[in-house]
Amino acid sequence: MPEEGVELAPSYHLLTNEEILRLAELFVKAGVKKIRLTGGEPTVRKGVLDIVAGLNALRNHGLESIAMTSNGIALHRRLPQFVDNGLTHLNLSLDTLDPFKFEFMTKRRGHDAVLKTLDAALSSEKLEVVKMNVVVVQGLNDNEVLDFVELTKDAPLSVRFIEFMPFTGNKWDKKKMVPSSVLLERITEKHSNTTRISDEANDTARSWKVPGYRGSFGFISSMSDHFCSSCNRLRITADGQIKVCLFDDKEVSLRDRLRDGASDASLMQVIGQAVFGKQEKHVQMEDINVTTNRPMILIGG
Ligand SMILES: Nc1nc2c(ncn2[C@@H]2O[C@H](COP(=O)(O)OP(=O)(O)OP(=O)(O)O)[C@@H](O)[C@H]2O)c(=O)[nH]1
Ligand SMILES: C[S@@+](CC[C@H](N)C(=O)[O-])C[C@H]1O[C@@H](n2cnc3c(N)ncnc32)[C@H](O)[C@@H]1O
Ligand code: SF4
Repeated sequence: MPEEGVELAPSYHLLTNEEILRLAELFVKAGVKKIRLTGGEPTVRKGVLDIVAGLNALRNHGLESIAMTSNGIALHRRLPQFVDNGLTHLNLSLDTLDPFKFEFMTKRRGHDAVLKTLDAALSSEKLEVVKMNVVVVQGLNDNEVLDFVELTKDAPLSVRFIEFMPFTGNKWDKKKMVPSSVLLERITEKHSNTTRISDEANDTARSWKVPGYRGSFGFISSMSDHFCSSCNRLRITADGQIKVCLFDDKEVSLRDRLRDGASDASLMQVIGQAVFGKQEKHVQMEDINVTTNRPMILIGG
């Protein structure tokens, strides 16, 4: 989130629940097996539980996973409802285990609330997977890496260390980005028996484990060692644009076509054209154009 915030879109710019579910059905019928809700912040959207329930109904058409990435601040009490409605995978974003640093980094309180959500998620019998996203920024939270690894000792949690990527308004600087190799070295200095474990096809993270620990940790190395060749993601922004790559500022509005009465077949044609226009990989990191792309908070993750 840029320090000055972002302009909130009027609600009619955003996809309605019906529009979201119509697109979801199209994608699932075309073979998509996993859908992730990211926001902005998904938990603050009115009717988000109905979206989860609507996605759950698409299991009949082949949808296997209903995932959400959340800051976890307003979730712990409602988590059982999300899970009852069909949520299967939860990724929580938490960049520090220090409440004071949390307030400094996020400009808000809520560290306790995120930890409560984490507890609720880990004790949920129905949630299949719980992960934690940690964006590592040099000099800010890179000294906490071993503490995050300790979270995996007693909990079936997957912690992912994410390389800091450049987006509009996030004051990115190459010097703030800590390559995953540096973090792995620090971890293996303490845990010399750290072991590489297998990943699912198309995973963003390369995963490791301290033997004997219940959980695991991984690295999302988008900057130092990108995984574009196995990228199978498509993003639909809250305002209904299809975005075929995080770093591609060319977007196509599905919302406008939906509202013009487009048929399923013509929507699929537009989606297909966008997908075929996807670049093989993103440009070199020093060439990423942060001025024309959206801030990360308006992409969703
Ligand atoms: N460069 C790049 N980074 C990505 C991509 N997908 C995810 N990331 C990074 O990984 C972070 C975590 O993504 P999430 O949305 O929580 O989930 P995920 O890792 O994509 O999905 P799962 O593996 O299913 O948990 C994002 O916020 C990005 O920083 C991608 O396609 N490209
Ligand atoms: C933009 S947030 C949106 C979803 C939700 N509001 C949340 O906080 O989880 C999704 C993810 O983007 C990641 N993210 C944000 N800025 C990033 C950056 N500059 N580089 C890499 N990942 C980033 C965060 O770690 C978070 O897990
Ligand atoms: S192609 Fe784009 S979205 Fe896919 S992994 Fe590369 S940077 Fe990420």
